[in-house]
Amino acid sequence: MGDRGVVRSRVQRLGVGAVVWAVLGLTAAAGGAEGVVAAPTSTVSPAAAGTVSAARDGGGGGGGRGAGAGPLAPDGFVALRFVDASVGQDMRYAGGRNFTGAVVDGYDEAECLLARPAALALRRAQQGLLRRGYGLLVYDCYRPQRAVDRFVRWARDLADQRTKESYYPHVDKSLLIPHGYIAERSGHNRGSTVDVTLVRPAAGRRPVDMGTPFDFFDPLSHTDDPRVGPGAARHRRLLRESLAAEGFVNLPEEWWHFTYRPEPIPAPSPPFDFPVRLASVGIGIARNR
Ligand SMILES: C[C@@H](N)C(=O)N[C@H](C)C(=O)O
Ligand SMILES: [Zn+2]
Repeated sequence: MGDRGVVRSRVQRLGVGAVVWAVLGLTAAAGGAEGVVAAPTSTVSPAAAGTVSAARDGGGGGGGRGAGAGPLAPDGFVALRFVDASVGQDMRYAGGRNFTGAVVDGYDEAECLLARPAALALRRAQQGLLRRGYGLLVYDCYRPQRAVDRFVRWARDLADQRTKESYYPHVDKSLLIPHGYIAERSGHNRGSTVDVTLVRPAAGRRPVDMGTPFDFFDPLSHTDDPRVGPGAARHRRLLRESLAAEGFVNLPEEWWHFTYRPEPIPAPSPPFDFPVRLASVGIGIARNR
């Protein structure tokens, strides 16, 4: 098949929204003004759900290589924006506004990539929340192993305390891993874990009060901490219940961290390390097969 044929079959598989996206060369907004996040603008049907289901060059530890595009995601990973464009994305590790203070290794684009069943479950939760005047905003989704490793190196570098005041003012940095705030083998790597909060679509898509900011490593961020105010407690409950209804389980140490269970993609060995970008799930690449 020539290049045109490859592109045509890709159009049929991904749907018009994905192709318009690829042609326009738009990238996800990492957030504009602080706390205000535009939802992505294009969409396709769940059936087309943002994946190239044909043969990947490799799965598990890093995938293979296709047309110079780098390691690819295995079958089953999708880009959330093509499953549900109304879910906001503020991918913190693709920019410097995170606890490491810098763009994190492996986040080439500000894109949420997920296992398809997890993305579809998020979409169902979003539909229910929209009916109640709320919406979802994701901060992190699939996380490459090199990013997990970067977090662990950062957590063990006790000399670097630059972000302490903003992210862990009351917890000694040496305890961030032992106390469960940062994982050495993260569920995010398997594509069914999301860091997510609630927004009010009618109020500029601003995140609502959750009692603490995202990635505030502190007992106050424990989902059931009784010290948070009534509004924040209500929002934490709404987020947890809306996601639980669609199969997500919360991590008690972090109100924002949820894993879709049973996890559709088993833990790979070695862990996945394809970069976070649309090309990893086949969007925007014309590849001969
Ligand atoms: C770093 C934070 N956003 C997070 O996801 N923590 C859990 C424990 C993880 O690293 O998997
Ligand atoms: Zn998380």
